[in-house]
Amino acid sequence: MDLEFLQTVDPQILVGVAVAVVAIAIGAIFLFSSKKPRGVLDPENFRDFKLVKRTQLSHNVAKFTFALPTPTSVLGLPIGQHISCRGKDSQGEEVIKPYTPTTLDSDVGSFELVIKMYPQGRMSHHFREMRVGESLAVKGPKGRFRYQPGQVRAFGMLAGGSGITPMFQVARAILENPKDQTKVHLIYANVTHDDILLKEELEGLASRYPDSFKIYYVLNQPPEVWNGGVGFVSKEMIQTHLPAPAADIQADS
Ligand SMILES: Cc1cc2nc3c(=O)[nH]c(=O)nc-3n(C[C@H](O)[C@H](O)[C@H](O)COP(=O)(O)OP(=O)(O)OC[C@H]3O[C@@H](n4cnc5c(N)ncnc54)[C@H](O)[C@@H]3O)c2cc1C
Repeated sequence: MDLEFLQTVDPQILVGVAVAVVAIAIGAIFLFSSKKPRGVLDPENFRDFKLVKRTQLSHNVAKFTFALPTPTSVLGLPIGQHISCRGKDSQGEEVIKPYTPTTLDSDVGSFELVIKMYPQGRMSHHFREMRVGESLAVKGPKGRFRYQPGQVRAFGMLAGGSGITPMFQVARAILENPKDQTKVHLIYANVTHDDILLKEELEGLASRYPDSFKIYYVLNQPPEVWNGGVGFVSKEMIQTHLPAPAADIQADS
């Protein structure tokens, strides 16, 4: 820069210009850093995501971790929505099924699916055969339900088996948001104790947020020592363990 020219300029103008430049720089940094990262999902086209980890949780349930394109990428799935996964059944025929990741957009760089694999299930076959290093074709987001923080006073959730994943996703988003005071009451039904999916994660949420999250497990074939519900979910269980119907209560199953 021409220093002689600067000497001719009024110092007050120079200070004004410097302040303006700093303000613009701070504004740009703030705008850039507060901008939500764009999700990598495409609602129109399937995109491939590489399986980087597979953890067997029980004889027929596994957790699949898929890498996103970069360590800071986010999936871009609104709370309450799901993805479509494409695979091949045992006959080599294409099959597309919906799944709800158990991770949120606050988990960057990867996403996880907890999958229950049925002996004769078509997409179950695809997941059973999937090995680390292979890719899964995913499209989304899908679904009409969208959760807005503070939308209701309390949620009454009723889930069975693998139907827990959408509930877990919404519950986690509510409970981990310090600005969201919504209470979550969940009845979770399964056949046996071993069938309970995400038990550790659910217990973790219940112990971290004891005032906001209550779970009542129901088992059709309970173990000898069991303090949850027994049999099928009844009207009495719903009346006792879910919030009573009201305008500011949402029920989901
Ligand atoms: C919004 C949403 C989110 C979901 N999220 C998850 C999730 O996160 N995790 C998850 O595990 N699931 C989830 N599901 C369920 C998932 O979409 C599939 O329905 C599930 O994985 C079973 O699909 P499949 O193709 O393997 O089974 P299917 O082929 O549809 O079979 C379903 C059942 O029929 C039985 N069956 C099939 N063929 C035969 C046959 N010839 N003889 C006898 N029995 C047979 C199977 O054993 C199985 O019990 C979700 C569903 C929805 C709607």
